[in-house]
Amino acid sequence: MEQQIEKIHIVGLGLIGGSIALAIKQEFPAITIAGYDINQSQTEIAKTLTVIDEIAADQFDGIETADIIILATPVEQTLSIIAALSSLSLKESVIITDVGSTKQKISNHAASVFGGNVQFIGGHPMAGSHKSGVIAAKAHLFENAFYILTPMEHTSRESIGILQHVLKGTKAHFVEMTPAEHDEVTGIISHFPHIVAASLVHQAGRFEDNHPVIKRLAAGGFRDITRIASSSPAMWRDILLHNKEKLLALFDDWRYEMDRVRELVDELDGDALFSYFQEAKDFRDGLPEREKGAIPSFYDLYVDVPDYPGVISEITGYLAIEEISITNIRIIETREEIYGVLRLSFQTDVDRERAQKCIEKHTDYKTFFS
Ligand SMILES: NC(=O)C1=CN([C@@H]2O[C@H](COP(=O)(O)OP(=O)(O)OC[C@H]3O[C@@H](n4cnc5c(N)ncnc54)[C@H](O)[C@@H]3O)[C@@H](O)[C@H]2O)C=CC1
Ligand SMILES: O=C(O)C(=O)Cc1ccc(O)cc1
Repeated sequence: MEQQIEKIHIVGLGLIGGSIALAIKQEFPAITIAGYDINQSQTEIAKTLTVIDEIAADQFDGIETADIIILATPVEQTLSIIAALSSLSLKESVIITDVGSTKQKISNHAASVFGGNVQFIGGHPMAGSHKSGVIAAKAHLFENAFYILTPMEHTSRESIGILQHVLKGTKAHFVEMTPAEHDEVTGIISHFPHIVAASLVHQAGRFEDNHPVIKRLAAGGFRDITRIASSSPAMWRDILLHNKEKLLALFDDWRYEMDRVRELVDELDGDALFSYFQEAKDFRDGLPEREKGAIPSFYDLYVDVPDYPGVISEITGYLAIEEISITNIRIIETREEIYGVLRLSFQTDVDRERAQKCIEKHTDYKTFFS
C-alpha cells in the first residue's frame, strides 16, 4: 500500500463509530484513532474503554492531520458535518467516508460540497443492533456482514483499496453500488420492514382496548416478528426522512401486495392462498443463512429439553465450562408438558455451532437451528 495510514479521525462514537474503531485497532494497533462525540460522556467512555487513542477537543480538532475521516453520526448530522468539513484545510490525500444507513442524500451533498477535490466514499456497514452507544460497540459487529461502498465518479480505485484495507478488521464483505441502488435495496430489505414492524405493533395496540389479552398473547411469535420495532426511533425517523422517494414507491408496492392477498381472502380462494404462502416460503427458505443481513440475526439454537427443574442450569453450565456466551435464553414452547423447546441465542454463528457441539457432547437432547 503506497499511502501510509497513520491517523484516523472519527466523528460520532456510538455503536457504529465505536465498533469500527475497535475493528481497526484490532487489525492495525499502530494507527492512531482520534475521536469526538457531541455527547461528552460517550467520548470519555470511548477513551476509557480504549476504543479511541485520543480525544478530539471538538468535531474537527486535529482533523487536518487525519489520513482518513469517518463520520459515524446520525444521517442528518452527517450532512452538516460534510458541509463544515469543506471549509477546513484537510490533508490533500484524505479519504472521507461515512456509515449512514442512507446514501443518496449524503452522496449528493458530498458531491455538491466537495466537487471532485476530495476522495469521498459513502459507506454502510449492513449490520447493527437495536442498542446504541459506544458501550454496545464490538469489534466483531460486522463480521460476515455486507459493507456497502458508494464511491463517487471521480473516487480513485486506490482510495477505495486503502479504505477497504484499513477496514479489513471488520471482516465484512465489501460490495460497491450506486447510492440510488443502495437506497432502493436497503429500502426493500431494511427500511420498509421497520415501517411494517412498527405498523403491526400500532395495529395490535389499537385493538388492545377491546382485547386486553392481546399483550399477553403477543409475547411469543408476534414479539419476535416485530423485534425491530424496538430500534431507535430517532435513527429510523432520520432514515425515513432521507429515503422518501424510494419509500413512497414501496408504500405503493405494499398496498398492491396487500390488495392482492386481501382479494384472495375475500374470494375464499384457498388454492391461490396456498400458492401465496408456498411461494413466500420457497423464496424465504432460499435466503442464505450464514451471511449477516441488514436486520440483525440472533443466531438461535433450539434444544428439545425434558421439562424438569434444573434443565436450564444444566445446559448453561456446560456452555459456561466451554466459555460460550449466551445473549438470550427462553423457553418458547412446552409440548404435552413433557418436553419444552429452549431457545438459546448467540452473538455469532461460530458460538452457535460450538454450543451445538457442546450440548450434543454432554447430553442426548436434540438440537436444531430453526
Ligand atoms: N445502529 C445500527 O444498527 C446501524 C446504524 N447505522 C448508521 O450509523 C450511524 C450511527 O448510528 P449508531 O452508531 O447506531 O448511533 P449511536 O446513537 O449509537 O451513535 C451516534 C453517535 O453520534 C453522536 N453525534 C450525534 N451528532 C453528533 C455531532 N454533530 N457530532 C459528533 N457526534 C454526534 C451521538 O452523540 C452518538 O453518540 C447512523 O447514521 C446510522 O444510520 C448503520 C448501520 C447499522
Ligand atoms: O437495529 C435494527 O433494527 C437493525 O435492523 C440494524 C440495522 C440498522 C440500520 C442499518 O442501516 C443496518 C442495520
